[in-house]
Amino acid sequence: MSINTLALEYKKRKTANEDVLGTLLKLVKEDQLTVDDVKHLLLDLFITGMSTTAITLEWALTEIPCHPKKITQAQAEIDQVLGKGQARSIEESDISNLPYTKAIVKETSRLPSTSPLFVWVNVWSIYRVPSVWANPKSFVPERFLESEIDLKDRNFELVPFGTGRRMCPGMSLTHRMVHLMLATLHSFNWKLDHGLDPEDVIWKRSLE
Ligand code: HEM
Repeated sequence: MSINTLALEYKKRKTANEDVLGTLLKLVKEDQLTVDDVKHLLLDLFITGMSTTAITLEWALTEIPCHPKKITQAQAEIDQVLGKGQARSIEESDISNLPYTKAIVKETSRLPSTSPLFVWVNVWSIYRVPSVWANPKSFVPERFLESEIDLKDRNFELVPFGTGRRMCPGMSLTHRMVHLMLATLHSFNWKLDHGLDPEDVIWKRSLE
C-alpha cells in the first residue's frame, strides 16, 4: 500500500476520533498491513518530511540575508498582517495574505532547487531555462508576485513536490510549516555572519 493510497483510505475512514495512527492500527487488525509496514511507513514520513522541510528553510534563510532589501520587504508585509512589534502570533489563515513571503518560498524551491532530482526529471535544469525564467540564476521572489505559478502540480515550470499519482503527500503540511516558520522573519533580523560576502554564498548555491 503506497502512502497516497493510505492517505485516501484514511480520508474514507476518518472520523472525529480517529487519527492516522488509529487508521493504521485498524488496517493491521484487518490484516491489510503488518506492524512492520506501519513502522516503515512512519519512518518514511519522518525521514522524507524532516529533511526536505529543513532544507527548504535553510536555503530560504541562506538566500535572504544576501538580499537585505528583500528581508525588509518581507518584514514589512508580515508587520502589516500581524501588527507592528508582533501584536499577535502568525496563524495558518494569515499565509494567504503574505504574497511576498509566499514568493520567497517559491523562489527558494526554484533556485537553490531543494528537490533537484526525482525519478528521472532534472528539475534543476528546468528551473534555469532562460526562455521560461527571466534572469534564471538570480534570486528574485518578485517574479512570482504577478504570476499564476503555484507549488502544486498544475504548472510544470515549478514542481518541487513532483506531479501526478506519486506526488508528495506532505505538500500541504510542509506548505504550512515552511510559511509559518519563515514568518518568524518578523521577529528577527537575519544578517550574514561577519565577514561573509553574499557573492560567496550565492556561488556555493549555484555551483555553476
Ligand atoms: C519542502 C518539503 C518537501 C519537498 C520539497 C518534498 C518533495 C517531494 C518529492 C519531489 C517527492 C517525489 C514525488 C514524485 O515522485 O513524483 C516526494 C514524495 C514524498 N514525500 Fe515529500 N516533500 C516535502 C515534504 C514532505 C513531508 C513534510 C512529508 C511527510 C510528512 C513528505 C512525505 C513524502 C512521501 C511519503 C513521499 C513518497 C510518496 C509516494 O511515493 O507515494 N514530504 N516529496
